[in-house]
Parts: sequence; C-alpha cells; structure tokens
Amino acid sequence: MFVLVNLKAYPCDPVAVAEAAATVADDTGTRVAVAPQAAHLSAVAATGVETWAQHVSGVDHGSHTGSTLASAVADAGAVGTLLNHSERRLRLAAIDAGLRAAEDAGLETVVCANNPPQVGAVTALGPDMVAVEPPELIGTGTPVSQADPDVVEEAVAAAGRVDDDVPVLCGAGISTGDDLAAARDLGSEGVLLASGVAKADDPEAALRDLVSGI
Ligand SMILES: O=C[C@H](O)COP(=O)(O)O
Repeated sequence: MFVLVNLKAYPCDPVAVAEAAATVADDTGTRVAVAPQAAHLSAVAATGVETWAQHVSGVDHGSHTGSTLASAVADAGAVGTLLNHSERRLRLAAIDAGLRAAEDAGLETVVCANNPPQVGAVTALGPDMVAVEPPELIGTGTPVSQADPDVVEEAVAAAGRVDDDVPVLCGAGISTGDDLAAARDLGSEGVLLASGVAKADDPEAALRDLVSGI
C-alpha cells in the first residue's frame, strides 16, 4: 500500500512531518510520501522522505509567471506529483498537459477524481495512479472507505475497464489503520490523506496507527 500525505496549506511543520514519515517508512517498510507546499520541497526532500509536489503546471520553460514547473519540482527533490486535486481542479486538457510535463521531468503521477466516472476518464490519459476522493468527505474525518465503500469499489472497476495496470488510491477522511485496511479490502492500492497527519499533535504516532492496518 502507498501512503501519500498531502500537507495542503495546513500550518504544520513540513520538515517534522517529513522526518516522522521517513522514520515510519524505514521502520515498517511501508511506502510513505509527503507532498508539502512547493516552497518546502527541498527541505522536505532533504529529510530523505519520498517527496511529491501537490501540483505541476502543464508548461515548459518560458513566459509562464506563477507556474510550477515539473522540472523545477524534480530539481527540488520531488519524485512525483498530484494533479487535479479537488482543491486544485484542472480542465481535462490541463490534466493531460500536466501529465506530459510530469513525464518529461521523470515525475510519477497521481491524478485525483471525484467519482468513478471521472476515474475512468482520467485513467484514459495515462497517469501512473489515480485517486478517488469524494469532495464532501474531504477533511471530515469520516473515511471514504467506510462512509462510501461502493465509490471505492466502483472507482477500482472504472479504472480497470480502461487500464487495469493503473493502481487506484482512495482518499477523504482516512486516518486510522482500520480505514487503511478497509481501503485495501475494497481494492485500493494506497491512500491519499491530509488532516489525519498534518493536523495531528504527533504525526509519527498517527502514521504508525495508519500503517498498522496494512
Ligand atoms: O489530499 C488529501 C485529501 O484531500 C483528503 O484530505 P483529508 O485526509 O484531510 O480528508
């Protein structure tokens, strides 16, 4: 199972979370990655944790003020990127361009989607992984794997109808080992989470509980 911790814009210490994630990954053999703010990528990568960007722009070098270049996040130490998170929604053409830019920079990709039909659609664009996240459950602490298990199973089926080599992650409200085990039992190959770790008083303890469900 792949555990991708998205720090979003939460007021947590990204280096402290990254160090906790690296420790848990090393101790348990679980693949854990951290996606901080772009400005924190280098500091997070320096901890040795697998580091991901929260977004990259579908552009190359040029007059693109305010963009987040895939090559720049790779230079900062990121090895992957999210695309189309519900809080950073993209048009279909922009998702495709972002995927191409990420691939050119050697970044692995997780494309997010709200529901199974969207999972099928974005799977067709050729990401490395997809993540289904019902927006209404994000940040609620109510795990999608238990609140809406059908959406997870249907997302796995939707991706499989397009390309069964694309793993499906799930996210929204995931925080405990039971949530992770439920996600795995529904066919997910990983989870995307944020508040359960970024808002935790003890991120390492939160991650140890989470991965105990594997
Ligand atoms: O990127 C993470 C997802 O939006 C889930 O967020 P959450 O774990 O706070 O519900």
